[in-house]
Amino acid sequence: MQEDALHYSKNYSESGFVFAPFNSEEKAILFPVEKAEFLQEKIDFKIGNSLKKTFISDNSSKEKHLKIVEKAINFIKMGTIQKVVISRQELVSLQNFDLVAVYKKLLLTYENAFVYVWFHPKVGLWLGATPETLLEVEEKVFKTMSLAGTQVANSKENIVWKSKELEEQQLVTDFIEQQLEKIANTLKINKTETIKAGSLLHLKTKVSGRLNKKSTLKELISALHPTPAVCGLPRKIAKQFILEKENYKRSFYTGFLGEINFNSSQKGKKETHLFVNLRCMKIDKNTACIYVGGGITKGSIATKEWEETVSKAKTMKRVL
Ligand SMILES: C=C(O[C@@H]1C=C(C(=O)O)C=C[C@H]1O)C(=O)O
Repeated sequence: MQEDALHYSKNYSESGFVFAPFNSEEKAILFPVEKAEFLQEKIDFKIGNSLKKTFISDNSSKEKHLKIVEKAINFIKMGTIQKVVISRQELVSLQNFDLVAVYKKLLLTYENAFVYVWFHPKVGLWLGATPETLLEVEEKVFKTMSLAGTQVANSKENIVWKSKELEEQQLVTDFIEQQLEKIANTLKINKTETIKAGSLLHLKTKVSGRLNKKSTLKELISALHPTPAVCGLPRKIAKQFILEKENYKRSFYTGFLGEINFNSSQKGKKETHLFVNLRCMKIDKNTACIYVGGGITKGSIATKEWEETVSKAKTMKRVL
């Protein structure tokens, strides 16, 4: 785009690229297709070694995270909610930040992810490599996924998932099924599989179907976002807990981004490709702010949840 005006999507009926925050009460930014310029370039993956970084260590962040996770576990044990995703931010101080080098490393590290750089002068610079699709739509046919449960990919041998992770992911699948049943004519839930994202493994279940005639993209998005993969269950109470108790504002982390209502020239059909904004960071002058979180259920142990966020942050820091 050649201008710095901020545009917002009104009801996801426009054509363009959206960048939506976690809090769906807030507006989603839109790069309208008519203002966009499309460039295609071949990437040379040679990377210079110019980057120096310092991690800003802050011991209080561990204590803060453990405290809120404990609070969440107690809240769940009271029976009010089943799951809530608790997250935090981690700061990394950068010298000689080389955006192109970091982007290339993201592409190389996350082969199966949607890797992006997003910038608006009034909002800032974001980049990430997300393994999670929120939605793929072609006319009325849609695909989504339930993605949750995390373990470090240590070996290629038999991967064993504990009941905590299996149940946590099943909650997400059940939620997606219930939400989509209301607006879909057909719905197919695939078998759950293990996928790799950087050095982490997750449980993933693909879901697909056909939207009924009168339902819109906006209804489909509202039915899904935010899923319990990034928010919790029941959605409203979990969201309230996150907005009130997390020690910072998520802004675009755990929101979503991607193309909406794009006219693909080959097929002549309207397409939408949206991804959940995970494994992402915001770059502010010489600091990278990395965002990481994990699902808390009744089976959670606070220190393990902390370690999960450390592992997730590690995979992001590796590219800096
Ligand atoms: C919230 C994040 O990830 C989500 C939470 C996961 C979990 O709790 O195991 C796994 C994948 C994502 O659905 C994150 O990466 O920050």
